[in-house]
Amino acid sequence: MEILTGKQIYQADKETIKNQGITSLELMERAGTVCFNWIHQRLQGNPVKILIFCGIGNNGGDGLVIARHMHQYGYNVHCFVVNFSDKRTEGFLENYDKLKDAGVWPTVIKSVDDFPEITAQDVVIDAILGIGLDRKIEGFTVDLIKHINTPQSYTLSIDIPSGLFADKSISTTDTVIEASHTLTFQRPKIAFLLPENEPFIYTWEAIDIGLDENFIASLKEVKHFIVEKRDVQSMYKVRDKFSHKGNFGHSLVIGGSYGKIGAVTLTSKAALKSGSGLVTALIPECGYDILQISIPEVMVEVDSEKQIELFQYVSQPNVIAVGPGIGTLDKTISGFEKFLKSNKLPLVIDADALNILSINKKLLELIPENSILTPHPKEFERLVGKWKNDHDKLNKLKKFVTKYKIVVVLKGANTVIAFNDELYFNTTGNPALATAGSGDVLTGIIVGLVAQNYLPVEAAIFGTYLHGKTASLAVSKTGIETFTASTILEYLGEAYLSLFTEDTPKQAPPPASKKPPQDTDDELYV
Ligand SMILES: NC(=O)C1=CN([C@@H]2O[C@H](COP(=O)(O)OP(=O)(O)OC[C@H]3O[C@@H](n4cnc5c(N)ncnc54)[C@H](O)[C@@H]3O)[C@@H](O)[C@H]2O)[C@@H](O)CC1
Ligand SMILES: [K+]
Repeated sequence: MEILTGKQIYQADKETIKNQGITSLELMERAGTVCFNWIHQRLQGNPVKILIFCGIGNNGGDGLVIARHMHQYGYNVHCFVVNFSDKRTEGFLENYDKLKDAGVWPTVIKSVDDFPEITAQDVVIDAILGIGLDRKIEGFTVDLIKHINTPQSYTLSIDIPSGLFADKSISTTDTVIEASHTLTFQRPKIAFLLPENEPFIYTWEAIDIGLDENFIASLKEVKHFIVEKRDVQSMYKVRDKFSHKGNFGHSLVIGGSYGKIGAVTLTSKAALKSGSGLVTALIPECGYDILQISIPEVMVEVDSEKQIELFQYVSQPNVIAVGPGIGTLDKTISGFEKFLKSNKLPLVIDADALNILSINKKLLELIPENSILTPHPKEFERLVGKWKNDHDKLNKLKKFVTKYKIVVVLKGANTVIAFNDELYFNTTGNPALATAGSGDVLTGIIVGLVAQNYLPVEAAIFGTYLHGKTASLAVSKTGIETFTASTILEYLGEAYLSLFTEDTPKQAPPPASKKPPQDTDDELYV
């Protein structure tokens, strides 16, 4: 699914009005009605007190449409106009009149004295500011946002939490609505995917307001995407009846050191379980028995006694994963440098191999094109330096992958896969994945997919999706704490199978508390 910028959404808005022969007021009516239906479906006439805060722009106009429908359906709705400016839009003004015609006179908020009392049991609908936000919020609106955030009541933001910019970072002094859920129009905004916005975005959902899909599909400059089940489904390679193990590649996993044989064991097992036809592990001698006993299917070659120094192998892989548990001893570093100078095969580089690259950045030039790097944010920072905010981080990421013609899998709650100047955001998974060895398994899944001839960017996207999906599938049975890297491997089969089974539709969180427990699975929520 495309992630659109505010500018692109405004363009789609214009095109829709033109192509569908409707007025912008009709589009606003449609948007507000879709939001109302969403709420009505969940509240089913519940007499809970609902406070709707509407700005004076089109986001406020949407809020007024919602308020009118809620009133007509007998909800206990209280509407407030946040009068932060006298530049009211037509959409706002027309809907303001319509609301009054329907018998509701909103309370106009002009100062802190006009703030209503809000309790934790109330439901708040935030339609103060949308994607039109173009400067710092000032005056009483700052206090109002703090006032709304204080009771921790369930807060539904329309289009975007008020105060959040769609396409740039907020500053530390900015005030933003802490939304429990955000109903965004047609497509997500990149702000929803960034860790820096975690306090404001809990869950979100893109709702269809009938914007022109042909126009959206024709937008050439879209560079950001959310990875969905259908995307990975289309990548999946079906196996032929007459295929044999030789058709599915040979992964070589280089890693391990004394005390860290587990890492390379997990990576090798993951490569095997993601479908690599053959897997060889090149490990220190001290790990020989451990690896052979724990995974009989994997072939083993050995290097020095306690660490990898020589990086020499006789097997004939078509891709190499390097790094898990490898350490950063001097002999390993110099061996890795020599290895990079002679190696021609695509690499999947993780863990301490990344740290070696950050110590000697010239080595980056030796990485074959189309290799995949899988850093966590700290490892990435060591490679590219500090960033000012998440947008700056993503710019650095794009520059880095284009400079070296590689794929980077930047791990985190919404792991980002970067290739060329495009970014793919993964949404499967949950905090259960924050466990020892989880990254080693991801590296193994990805190398196994490259071995099977998935394009590197596809292997990175598909592998990350499957890795996250195991946690989405498992936590209801294992709980978060007992989920370990080995559990990822146990559930990998189910993750593959889930590509071809239907998902049970998810219910939106009930308006009972600010943050009801939920899973961060694909499709609807992140
Ligand atoms: N683009 C679309 O496809 C649609 C957009 N709609 C709604 O329209 C919204 C955008 O509406 P607007 O462009 O009117 O913008 P907003 O309603 O987000 O903001 C209103 C106006 O406030 C002013 N403003 C910006 N930052 C401010 C600040 N910090 N302090 C005070 N004033 C500030 C700006 O002049 C801005 O135009 C969307 O978020 C969405 O809710 C929907 O009505 C229907 C379809
Ligand atoms: K809003």
